[in-house]
Amino acid sequence: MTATLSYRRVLLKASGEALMGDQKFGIDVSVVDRIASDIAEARKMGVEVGVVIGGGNIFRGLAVASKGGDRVTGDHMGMLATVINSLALRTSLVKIGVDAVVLSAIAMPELCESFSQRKATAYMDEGKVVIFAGGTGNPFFTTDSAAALRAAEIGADALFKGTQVDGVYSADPKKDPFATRFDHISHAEVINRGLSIMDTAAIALARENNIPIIVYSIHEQGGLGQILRGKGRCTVVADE
Ligand SMILES: Nc1ncnc2c1ncn2[C@@H]1O[C@H](COP(=O)(O)OP(=O)(O)OP(=O)(O)O)[C@@H](O)[C@H]1O
Ligand SMILES: O=c1ccn([C@@H]2O[C@H](COP(=O)(O)O)[C@@H](O)[C@H]2O)c(=O)[nH]1
Repeated sequence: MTATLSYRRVLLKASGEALMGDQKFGIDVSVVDRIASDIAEARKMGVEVGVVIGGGNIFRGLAVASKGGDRVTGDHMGMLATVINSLALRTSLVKIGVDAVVLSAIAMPELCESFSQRKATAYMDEGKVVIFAGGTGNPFFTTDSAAALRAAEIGADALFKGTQVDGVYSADPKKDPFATRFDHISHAEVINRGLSIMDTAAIALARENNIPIIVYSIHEQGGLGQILRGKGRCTVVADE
């Protein structure tokens, strides 16, 4: 079935933290398998999919810095965590017959190919799911920024942020029970109101490149497909 959708090519930013499932750390393979099946559904709809996965289920550089350690080394460790998650997702995708490739911003040729924009777009044109590992390849960034960067590089129609919550709220809904959800909000408003659903660099990059951000819960099975069909619960971050 080919989709009659407004999205031809999307970049999915999948939460690293979500991969833990009910565990306190690491990867719950059943969660990775479920995310893979959501991506497979999007592919069946004819949508080209690039993926950036976070590393929060394994390591964040700030954890080192907050204990007085070296931030840059901590960030390198965080980027390696995203490679581990990317390899896990590729395994789950291949298991269900979805052609997928990992391109890393940090060269590790024994494990996966290195990223280049030309290679990424060529693979996507062929219908492969491209998983972008290693973040931006630079410390002091996050995988949200990597997602906005890769979305711009591959000419994505939208950046889907599959996260722990079902949209952008007036405050962090995990901390403020009175926070209210937006159906629609502009990039500028997210930045100006200091809503920390994504880091400011990521939102600014998406804004400059006219890329809408769709924030939805990655825990909702079939959530990606629903939103691609114009249904489902989410917040659309876009300028009018
Ligand atoms: N205004 C807001 N609206 C929605 N969520 C918010 C807001 N402010 C803070 N948050 C929090 O932001 C979190 C998502 O941010 P973050 O990118 O760190 O998580 P993630 O998607 O799990 O990423 P990672 O891949 O790094 O694990 C949500 O779980 C939510 O608690
Ligand atoms: O471009 C990047 C991307 C990520 N990092 C480091 O990796 C961890 C994990 O990424 P999350 O976005 O937090 O899930 C991040 O905390 C950074 O330490 C990076 O340095 N550069």
